[in-house]
Amino acid sequence: MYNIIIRISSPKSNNIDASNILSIIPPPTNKLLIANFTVTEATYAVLCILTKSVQFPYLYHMIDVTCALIEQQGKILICQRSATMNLPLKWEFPGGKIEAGETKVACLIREIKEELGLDIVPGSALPTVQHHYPDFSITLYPFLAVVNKGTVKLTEHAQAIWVLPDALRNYEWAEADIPVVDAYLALLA
Ligand SMILES: Nc1nc2c([nH]c(=O)n2[C@@H]2O[C@H](COP(=O)(O)OP(=O)(O)OP(=O)(O)O)[C@@H](O)[C@H]2O)c(=O)[nH]1
Repeated sequence: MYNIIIRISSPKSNNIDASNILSIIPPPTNKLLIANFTVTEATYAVLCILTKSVQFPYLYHMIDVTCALIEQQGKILICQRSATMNLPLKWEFPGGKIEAGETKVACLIREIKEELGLDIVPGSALPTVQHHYPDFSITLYPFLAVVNKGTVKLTEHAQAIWVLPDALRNYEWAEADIPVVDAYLALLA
């Protein structure tokens, strides 16, 4: 299945025509409304022909990712991506891509176990963030969480550290996480 990004060209327009389909690779500053549809490969091919898209078979990459804000004794666990991962050395909340058929919560539990060896219990959701990096877009679903069992064992990150909420802004975050940090701090205020 392919994610197709459709631009709705004006707030008044109810019509989405072929010229809008695949017509943009949204830059970070794009403020237009973007709708996201999932279609089959055949439908995607037809849309490419209709829109004379030069992108086929390359796709603008949209991923759904969960992340956990794991709280323990007033601190929160943050992770630094390794030098070899994309967004090298940026800080993020641990988590990962949602697999086909997987719920967000199941994804989060699986990813945290795989990445850090922790059994967690996810709690409330924080506001979803959509962010456009130069080469892919992300929908990030953050959840509060607590540790049920285990201690941190790194498998892919450069580091994982427990920090006080006040210190969260001192780190160089993956850009998609900045609104997550803001939302978390607002929640605590
Ligand atoms: N886990 C996680 N990923 C994030 C966050 N913010 C953010 O932009 N991302 C991006 O979302 C993607 C998450 O997928 P991932 O963690 O499974 O990706 P990956 O590239 O490390 O693993 P992969 O080798 O399985 O593709 C990465 O490209 C990561 O840079 C975040 O807070 N947590």
